[in-house]
Amino acid sequence: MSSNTSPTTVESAVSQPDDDAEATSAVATARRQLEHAATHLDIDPNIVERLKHPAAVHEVTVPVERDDGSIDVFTGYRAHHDSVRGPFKGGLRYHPGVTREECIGLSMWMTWKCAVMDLPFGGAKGGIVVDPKELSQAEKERLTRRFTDEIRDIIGPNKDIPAPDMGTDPQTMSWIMDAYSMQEAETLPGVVTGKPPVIGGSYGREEAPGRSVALIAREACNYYDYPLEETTVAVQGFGSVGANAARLLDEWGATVVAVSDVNGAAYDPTGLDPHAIPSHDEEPEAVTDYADETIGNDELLTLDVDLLIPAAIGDVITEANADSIRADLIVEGANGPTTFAADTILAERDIPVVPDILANAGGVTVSYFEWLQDINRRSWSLEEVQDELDKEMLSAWDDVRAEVETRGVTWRDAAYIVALSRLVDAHANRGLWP
Ligand SMILES: NC(=O)C1=CN([C@@H]2O[C@H](COP(=O)(O)OP(=O)(O)OC[C@H]3O[C@@H](n4cnc5c(N)ncnc54)[C@H](OP(=O)(O)O)[C@@H]3O)[C@@H](O)[C@H]2O)C=CC1
Ligand SMILES: O=C(O)CCC(=O)C(=O)O
Repeated sequence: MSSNTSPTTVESAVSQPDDDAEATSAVATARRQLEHAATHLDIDPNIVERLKHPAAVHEVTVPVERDDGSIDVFTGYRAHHDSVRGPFKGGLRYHPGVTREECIGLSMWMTWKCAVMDLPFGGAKGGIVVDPKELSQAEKERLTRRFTDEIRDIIGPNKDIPAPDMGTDPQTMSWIMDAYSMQEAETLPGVVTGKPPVIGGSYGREEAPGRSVALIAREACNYYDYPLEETTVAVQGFGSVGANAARLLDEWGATVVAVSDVNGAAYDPTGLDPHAIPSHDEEPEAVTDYADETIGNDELLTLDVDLLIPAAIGDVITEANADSIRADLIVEGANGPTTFAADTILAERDIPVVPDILANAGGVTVSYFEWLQDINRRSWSLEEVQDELDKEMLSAWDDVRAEVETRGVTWRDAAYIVALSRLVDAHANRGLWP
């Protein structure tokens, strides 16, 4: 391990939960959600306390030569939350807002997400504090290869398997696979998921989180008696998650009235064609260029629609706007778009929120399929991937719905109950507490 990859201590990595009503860091939200859900289960409080902390947080320095010959130094993180059910698993984010605390919160959500889906993985998340839009392709490659070098001791097909998240894509995953394989002197596609199929990636991985959001939204609409053909939808974020969800819901008959990127939203109350608007991958920051009418991202969140899908960044539905939300139903595409205080307000207002750890779990589920394909050296067809994904999502939906119905809890609490029960069982069997 190079000198700057040593794990920081848990104490230095995590500040204590904020007592403010509106603590909006990812880790504060994740901890509050955990504490709240745990009240519905007979769990030893020491276990809950342990689960509020990551196993380790790795911080690395990533020097990169710019195209003009100068050197810039970036900071990267990889947070490992819990691995009782299998290797650490989770995405890698390139964004200027990445922080240690954000990575910890996101790694906690990965632990619950994998457990809700009953996947044999634990939770991790990482990122680099960088605006990828300000780097050339060659600079991004050098950044990714150097980051991989810095974290090579803590990743691996049986240790920790990164994947795409905001600001990273199949090309980024290819570089990680290549850099890691060169270090290990053998081709190891299973070190990372979300690669292009030609080097061991899975068909359908790119679309998977958006597909799962659309599938769960369809189930939620059925559950609350909203026929898709009569359902209006607003989607914040038009990337891997948002664009794929919007396009599928449109294909299934829903009316998508607004989609947005970082610059604002395209809006048409009679319905947009999400296929005619380029996604982030196709052309970043282009959504508003393809619109007759535009509105702001804040306005999108409070549109009078049936279904709202926040699918960009975290903490967008807060105490400040939760009372103004006019959607009848929220399905979370992004990780952590709703703060704890907003959740409470929405529950009081009887607006169901189907949580991230269920709705966008298609990404990690197809990552699991990809990992299986890499280990077995056998590729699945797109049809096989989609059929298996649909089956897994519907099964997870049924597990969570059963908890909603039997316990009368929110969708978020129900998803946590499913996840926590599996985790606590796994820990009890392995005898790893505290
Ligand atoms: N990719 C994956 O496998 C998974 C991702 N997620 C989560 O989904 C969310 C989106 O990720 P993903 O789709 O991969 O990301 P992408 O990078 O593919 O796309 C992000 C989209 O969000 C837009 N955006 C960025 N900042 C803002 C902002 N402040 N307000 C409104 N829109 C904004 C971007 O606009 P622009 O084009 O202008 O940059 C882009 O359209 C994240 O929370 C991520 O953690 C969850 C599960 C899996
Ligand atoms: O595919 C994966 O391993 C993780 C995807 C991810 O980061 C997420 O679901 O938030």
